[in-house]
Amino acid sequence: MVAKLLDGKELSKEIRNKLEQRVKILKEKGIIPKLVVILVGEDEASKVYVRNKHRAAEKVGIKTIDIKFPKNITEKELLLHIKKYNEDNSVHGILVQLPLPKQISEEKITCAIEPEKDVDGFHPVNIGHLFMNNPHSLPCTPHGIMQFFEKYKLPIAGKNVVIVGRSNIVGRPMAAMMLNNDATVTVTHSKTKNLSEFTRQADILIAAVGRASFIKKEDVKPGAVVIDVGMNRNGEGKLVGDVEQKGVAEVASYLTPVPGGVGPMTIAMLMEQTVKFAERSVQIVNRKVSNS
Ligand SMILES: Nc1nc2c(c(=O)[nH]1)N[C@@H](CN(C=O)c1ccc(C(=O)N[C@@H](CCC(=O)O)C(=O)O)cc1)CN2
Repeated sequence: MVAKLLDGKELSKEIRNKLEQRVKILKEKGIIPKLVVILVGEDEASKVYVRNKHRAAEKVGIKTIDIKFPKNITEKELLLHIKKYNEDNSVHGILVQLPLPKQISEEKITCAIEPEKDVDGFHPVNIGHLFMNNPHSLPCTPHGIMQFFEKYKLPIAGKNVVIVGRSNIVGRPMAAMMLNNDATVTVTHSKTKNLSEFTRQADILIAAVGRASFIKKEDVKPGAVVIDVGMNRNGEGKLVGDVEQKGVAEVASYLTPVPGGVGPMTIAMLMEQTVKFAERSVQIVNRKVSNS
């Protein structure tokens, strides 16, 4: 078997084109979707991701506010800036690029963003809604992964889904989304014993472990759908996923490449969520007008 590659570049472009139309409609109503992107410090990978977010937003017609702070900014200062954007009615979405420098608690920052403006879907209130199968805002990477299943009509209900990695950004929300789609979900992690015994049972295997080429051909059930969330640099500086792509492509039915798989979908979902929040703001205004 040779796996079909799930092309995230192509799918994200398709999604962006549809978003462009939704933004046009919003602009006709006098609303310009506005996203605040906050970057703290000099992490090179984060700079690339943030730049790509601004570029994608520009293509879709979303206005972005580019905020950059030095790595020694205090938590208190950062919280004050977030408060200012929480209170600004022209802002529809706020995100703080992760990871943050050590002196700043990611949990405190995540909790400081108003759930209604939390385009990353990381706020505990939004995570709670997701786990109760009533999502308001969804973490962009797992949300992007779900788009592949929808686009290619890959069945989820009743399938064994095995997730390798339990991060707040990917593993945990991914588990909730798969569960909400009636999968049987197993979340494995660094303390899991005999990991391969779990991964070989997976109809859908999601690797989000942060270790280059960690999942090998022999860890994969023939015909499985394999999603590679990894974003690792090898010795030569080349970007490699968590899946040994060449070998796994010989046994999987579908596989997301790295680069060009899950990454671009993360950014497309951020755009989608920002537009959704802007649309919601119109509905709120309309409701207030009709009630007055
Ligand atoms: N506030 C957030 N921080 C982080 C998130 C997030 O969703 N919100 N996720 C990751 C980083 N990330 C988005 O921010 C992200 C990672 C990778 C890509 C991407 O398009 N990757 C490309 C390759 C890019 C390269 O050459 O390095 C690909 O896979 O093709 C987009 C977004 C952690 N932080």
